[in-house]
Amino acid sequence: MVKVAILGSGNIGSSLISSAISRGYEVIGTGRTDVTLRRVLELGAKATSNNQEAISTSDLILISVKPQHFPDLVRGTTRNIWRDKVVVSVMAGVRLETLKRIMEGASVFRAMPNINATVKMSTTALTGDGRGKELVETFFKGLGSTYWINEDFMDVWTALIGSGPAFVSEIIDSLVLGAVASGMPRELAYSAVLDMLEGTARNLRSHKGHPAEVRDNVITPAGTTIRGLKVMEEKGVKAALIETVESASKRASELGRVIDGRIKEDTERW
Ligand SMILES: NC(=O)C1=CN([C@@H]2O[C@H](COP(=O)(O)OP(=O)(O)OC[C@H]3O[C@@H](n4cnc5c(N)ncnc54)[C@H](OP(=O)(O)O)[C@@H]3O)[C@@H](O)[C@H]2O)C=CC1
Ligand SMILES: O=C(O)[C@@H]1CCC=N1
Repeated sequence: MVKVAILGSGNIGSSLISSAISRGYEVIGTGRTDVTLRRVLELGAKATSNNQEAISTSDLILISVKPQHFPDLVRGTTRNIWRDKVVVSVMAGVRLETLKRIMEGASVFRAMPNINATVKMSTTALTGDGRGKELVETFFKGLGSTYWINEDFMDVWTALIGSGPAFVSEIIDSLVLGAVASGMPRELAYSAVLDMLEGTARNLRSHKGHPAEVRDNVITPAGTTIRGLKVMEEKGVKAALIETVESASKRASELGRVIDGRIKEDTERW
């Protein structure tokens, strides 16, 4: 039985816990507050505020605190606690180089899942190499699909796929509001737009060509679609979405640099 520690049992940590519990892993989740620890217990895992204890009693360690809280977490642990462990960080931006600086003797990976892990439909990027690679892949396959990628693409993956569900939710909300503005009841519009989205994803996947080809198949000359697309062009929707992903990706890189600086300062004092 693989023993798994989830350090930081918030939004994504809770999904990791639920998935691990449902697949028979022995799980311990950590948090600082009673609210978090109660949630961990309700999910069926052991709970503790002591990260050191969680790490020492587990084989696979998943780090799901916010990047800004990571240096604090490290300060609360001893230097050689990571030795021989398989460690996976899901933190945005924090690079393998930064993790390895702290985790002497550990096999270190990064994963970037998304919140669709809640319904076992995360699309998770994995990066790293060495002992425990299969264990890591098996764990994340339980949350949905996995892709091994070069770490250089991790920040843009974080923007596109990690943050993606938020961007898509925002777009869906806007489309629904458009229907409401045109007189449709909200519930009907919301349910229908989700069906349309799933259908579009399946259609695009089966079409295999460029999405613009599917778009062009929808356009009837002088019809409704071209009127809507013209507004999208006029309002700069495409440019705004390109910039959305670019900007989120830059923020991931920025977070990585900031956390690396803090960890460097701490390790220089060791
Ligand atoms: N949300 C998402 O969709 C995704 C998030 N991520 C990454 O996952 C990480 C967590 O994000 P998210 O779940 O949204 O954030 P949350 O704030 O929901 O969760 C973070 C959790 O960490 C706990 N925590 C903070 N400090 C410590 C500590 N020292 N020891 C133990 N637990 C601690 C907090 O609990 P308490 O307050 O009780 O301490 C909190 O529950 C981030 O690094 C993010 O980049 C990656 C992919 C997707
Ligand atoms: O907003 C964030 O920073 C995290 C990373 C990906 C999704 N949520």
